[in-house]
Amino acid sequence: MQKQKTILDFQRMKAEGEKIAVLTSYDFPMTGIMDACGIDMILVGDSVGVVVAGYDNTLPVTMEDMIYHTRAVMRARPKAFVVADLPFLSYQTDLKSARLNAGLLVKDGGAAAVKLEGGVNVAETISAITDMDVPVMGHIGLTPQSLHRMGGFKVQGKGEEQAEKLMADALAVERAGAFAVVLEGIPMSLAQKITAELTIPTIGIGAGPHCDGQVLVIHDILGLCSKYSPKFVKRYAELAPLIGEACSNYIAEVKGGTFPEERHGFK
Ligand SMILES: Nc1nc(=O)c2c([nH]1)NC[C@@H]1CN(c3ccc(C(=O)N[C@@H](CCC(=O)O)C(=O)O)cc3)CN21
Ligand SMILES: CC(C)C(=O)C(=O)O
Ligand SMILES: [Mg+2]
Repeated sequence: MQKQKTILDFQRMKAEGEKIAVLTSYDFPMTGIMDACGIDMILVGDSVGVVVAGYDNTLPVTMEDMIYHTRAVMRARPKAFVVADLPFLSYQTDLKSARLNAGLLVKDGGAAAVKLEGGVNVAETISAITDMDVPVMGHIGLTPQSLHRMGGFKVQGKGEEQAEKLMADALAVERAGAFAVVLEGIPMSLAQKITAELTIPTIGIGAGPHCDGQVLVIHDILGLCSKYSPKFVKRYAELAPLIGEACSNYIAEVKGGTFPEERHGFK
């Protein structure tokens, strides 16, 4: 029997050099499948807005959306450690709403921890949430909720000055009490330096091979999202044509009168 994962496991895995495998999930069936495979951590990402709801970015995603999807994931009773994203505008305005919304993802959603984007600028917010014993995962570098400041989904931390800023962000997130931090869209040499400098695990996405763990969006690795194909995605399956084939066969059989047959009906 697999044991329930906790934040203590991730600390140990970093110390022992065991990589941490993380995937996003937003629903019951997908969670059951990846959990049975032994995924360490599941992120109910606000990327749900892009890959499930069809928005161009994550900004429209609401607390209601996040709670709905987190509940669906938790119904699969995963052994993996489940982290839920705090969506845009749920933690940026003031510490009180940040604490309330983090608490709601745990209380109503059932998540074990929350993730929020930012570095030095959100250190106080991270402390405010960890103070009420809700573990927080940081997320720095290419932070999709900062899309309009970055002028697009662009690699961050290029050049010495920007790299120093990102190192300061990483240290601020750790000092504020985060149990782990996502490094997204940064040069791999910088990710390696940050990973060596921090005592908490780093989880990379578009950050090279030297992080303590890796996260990708499940729809991306299954070939189910054609909107974005960043360089950092590896497709482990091409499900879209398979699903298309099944749908085409169904349509043809219904039109041709070969489905349903009598054995699919009731007497
Ligand atoms: N399906 C999906 N996967 C993701 O990883 C993801 C989302 N959606 N939505 C929210 C953000 C958006 N993300 C993205 C989207 C595009 C690039 C991209 O095209 N990057 C360029 C580099 C651009 C540059 O710096 O010049 C690349 O070639 O990878 C990166 C991250 C990551 N997140
Ligand atoms: C890709 C990960 C890091 C994320 O924040 C998301 O899926 O929303
Ligand atoms: Mg996210």
